[in-house]
Amino acid sequence: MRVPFVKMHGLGNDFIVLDARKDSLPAMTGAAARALADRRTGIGCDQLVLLEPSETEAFRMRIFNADGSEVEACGNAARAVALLHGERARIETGGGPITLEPAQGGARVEMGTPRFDWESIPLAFAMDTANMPVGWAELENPAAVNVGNPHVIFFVEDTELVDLAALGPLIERDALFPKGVNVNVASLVGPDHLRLKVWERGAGLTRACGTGACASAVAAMRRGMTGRTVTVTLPGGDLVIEWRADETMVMTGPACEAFRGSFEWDDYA
Ligand SMILES: N[C@@H](CCC[C@H](N)C(=O)O)C(=O)O
Repeated sequence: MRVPFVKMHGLGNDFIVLDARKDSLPAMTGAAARALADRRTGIGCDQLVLLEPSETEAFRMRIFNADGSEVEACGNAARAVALLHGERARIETGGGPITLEPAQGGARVEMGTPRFDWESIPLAFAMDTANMPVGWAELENPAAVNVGNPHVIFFVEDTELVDLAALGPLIERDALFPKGVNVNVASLVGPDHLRLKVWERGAGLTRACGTGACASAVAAMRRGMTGRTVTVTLPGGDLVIEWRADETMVMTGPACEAFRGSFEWDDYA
């Protein structure tokens, strides 16, 4: 069976998008997602995104990391899917419903409300998630937020001085995080302006992470470091994150289609 795909990205965080909303596809497996995501022997991506019908919302977005694990949320993919869909829609994700719409050459996404209690991150045991009494090498006293998926955020003087490629995988798989964690290193570089690098659970260092930008912005706001609207500069470019009075996080930023193609399902099943 030949399967059409769209290759897209949000600030260089790249996706294979498969659309099974009208015509169904064979069941996606972790092994098939991993094979398709391989940059040498597959199409290559940070995340594979599968669109399916939903019983409750306009459609459902499923997300598989490059290592084949299925996860709950992806902010950059949500903007890419908004571009593909072309109109405002409330959609189902594993992390809860989100509302997306094309805007300003990219998209705006209402990402839901952040959760801060330790069981919702989840953490292995109770602690204050605004200022956690833990550390790994020079990274200490992080904050944790669940924005549909789990994030830990370290505020540092200079993100460039942190060896995230070395520390990211250690923290991602630490027993403190029973479901793993996305590891964010952020610094305040101006009023309401953060610089951010992210080691993504299941994907490693990416050029941008939309949920990481939401989590880091909200963690900074919670510590009183910024106001309620923050520009987040990632290696791939800028996102604007607003945390509204009703607690909804709104992310605005670019999204692009790179190319389209098709592949033989049996080569990856
Ligand atoms: N790139 C994404 C996040 C993808 C999922 C993440 N790696 C996880 O395992 O939770 C984004 O833009 O938010």
